[in-house]
Amino acid sequence: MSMQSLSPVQMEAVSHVETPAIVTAGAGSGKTRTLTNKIAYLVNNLHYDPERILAITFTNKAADEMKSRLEKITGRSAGDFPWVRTFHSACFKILKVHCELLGYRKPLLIHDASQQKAHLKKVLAELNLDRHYLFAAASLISKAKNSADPVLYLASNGRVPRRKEAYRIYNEMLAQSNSVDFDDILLLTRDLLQKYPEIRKAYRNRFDYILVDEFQDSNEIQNQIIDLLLKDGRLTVVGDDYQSIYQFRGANPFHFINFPQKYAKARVFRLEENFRSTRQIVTASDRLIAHNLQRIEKQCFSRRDGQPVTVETFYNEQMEAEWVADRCRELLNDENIPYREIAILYRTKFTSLPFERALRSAGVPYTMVGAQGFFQRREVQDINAYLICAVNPSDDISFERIVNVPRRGIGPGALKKIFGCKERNMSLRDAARKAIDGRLIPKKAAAELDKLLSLLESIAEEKPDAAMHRVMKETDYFAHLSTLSDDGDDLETRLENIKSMIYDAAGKASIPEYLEDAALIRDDQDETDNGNGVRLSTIHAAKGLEFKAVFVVAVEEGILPHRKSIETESEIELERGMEEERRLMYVAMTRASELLSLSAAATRRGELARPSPFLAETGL
Ligand SMILES: Nc1ncnc2c1ncn2[C@@H]1O[C@H](COP(=O)(O)OP(=O)(O)OP(=O)(O)O)[C@@H](O)[C@H]1O
Repeated sequence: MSMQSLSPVQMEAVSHVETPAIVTAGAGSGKTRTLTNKIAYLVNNLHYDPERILAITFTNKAADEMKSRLEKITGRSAGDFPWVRTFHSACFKILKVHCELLGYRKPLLIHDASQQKAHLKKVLAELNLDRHYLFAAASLISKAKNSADPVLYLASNGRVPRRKEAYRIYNEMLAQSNSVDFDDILLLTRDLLQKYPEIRKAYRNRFDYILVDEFQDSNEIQNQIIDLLLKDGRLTVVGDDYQSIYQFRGANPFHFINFPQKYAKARVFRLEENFRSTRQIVTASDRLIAHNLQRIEKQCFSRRDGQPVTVETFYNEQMEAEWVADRCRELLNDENIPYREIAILYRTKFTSLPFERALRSAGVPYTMVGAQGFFQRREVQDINAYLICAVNPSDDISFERIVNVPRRGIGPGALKKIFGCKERNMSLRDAARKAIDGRLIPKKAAAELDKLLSLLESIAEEKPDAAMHRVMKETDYFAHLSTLSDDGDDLETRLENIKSMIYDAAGKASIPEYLEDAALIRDDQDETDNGNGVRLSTIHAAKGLEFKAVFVVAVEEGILPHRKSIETESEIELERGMEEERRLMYVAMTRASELLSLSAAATRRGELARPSPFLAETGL
């Protein structure tokens, strides 16, 4: 087993372990390769135990890729690297073990965005706030939790009225359902490690080395967690401040920029050679990013010569899309570039529609990334809600979801009766039992409800796939799906989804284990990526990936830079917004290894559009 080939400076970064190291580098310069090989070096050459290395990646997909790469270069199996994970996944692995100390019961479950929304609707109703605050409230709560000091954050941010109460009630609802939301995973792990010195010590001793990928997009709380876990400065982080594109979500590149000041004897390694892209692509993207004032200067270069980067403008978006679709076919036929090596990248999701149409009519297969994720699909969520209720009787949101799905005669009237039976700190499921015993609901519906409660009780200890089969069978879920689906194709797709879900669940030992995994990958936009077609993706979801040919489309004012990011009276905020948008454009361009095309249309959705100023900034 041997490491991949490394440049001298990559090798230096790999073999430096005495003090903290920061690898700061441009796009395509082998940051991920360096990180992966450093883990292999620790294991192969320095005989570190792979189970005692914590390596943080930005997505679950990146963690899987890193593990499969590690299998190849160390000869170990992926299972030997249990701590190659995302921040959320690593923290949940810690949190679930100790959750009782924080007042939860085992198994601790995770609520996803749709469950969070269901809670928040109730919170708004309780506070007599209009439903249109839903989105703002969700985003505010998330930002507050990620700020590391929610109370302070809420005191000075956000436009949601009664936001502190909303925050409190929302958290109470979560606690009552013995669940945490995504952001809690980090916040509560931080609290746990802060409050309990013996637990902190145990984990500090458990991790002999910590590595973090995409460090430029880490936030305050993630940095606090690293510090709580760190022993003897055994830390390597890698990142590129040019590619920080999550500041809108609380990422703070300050940690990246100040790393050498923060950690004593930190070593800085600079990777400036771009191994991915041709000289033409590197030059154009460098010219663009040079317009950002806030950046660490670096001299990126490529030794490889290629074709010129092209800029195209079209009369409207259909023409742009048709041209791109034609080019995809040409690339396959004339240049032998397979479809999966081609990406069409855009700033906002709505841009994808004409491209989907044009690709379809040109007979070019495509894969949509960040479309409705697998776990957001109704049938998947329904079946999962049954499983959640089975192992977590206090999850009212999930119980409400399934109490009449498929229909079993529990209409709004009966549901009201059940709610009427609910005492403080009583679950809706227990309230349902009370309503049956008190004969408060009609006989037939009560009998059906009783069947549901028995089903939930009896599947709790089953394996997840067996439990799913039973739910399907005993609720006649197939009949329910048939009434929902518009046509045979739709029904077929939904059944296929269920089949995949059951197949996936069969690999898990218990329902909680299955649910944990499902909840954690739910957040990965890359989840739907399994096709061999041209990849249609937002720029955000293309982070870290590479393709032979990339089309960055709709490079227009108002889209890239996005109007939302630059709509502000304040000069400073405008500049900040512009710089983040420019970094996004930089990320998009640097995904390409061989061919890069930038395009814009003069009208989009019937309105006049102007080319983005970024086009001129590339110097093309
Ligand atoms: N020393 C090297 N020799 C040859 N190829 C290399 C070397 N280092 C990296 N590469 C190749 O360059 C490409 C980019 O590497 P990698 O994805 O690790 O870069 P990165 O810095 O993480 O990229 P980005 O930040 O742009 O996502 C990959 O195809 C990788 O295999």
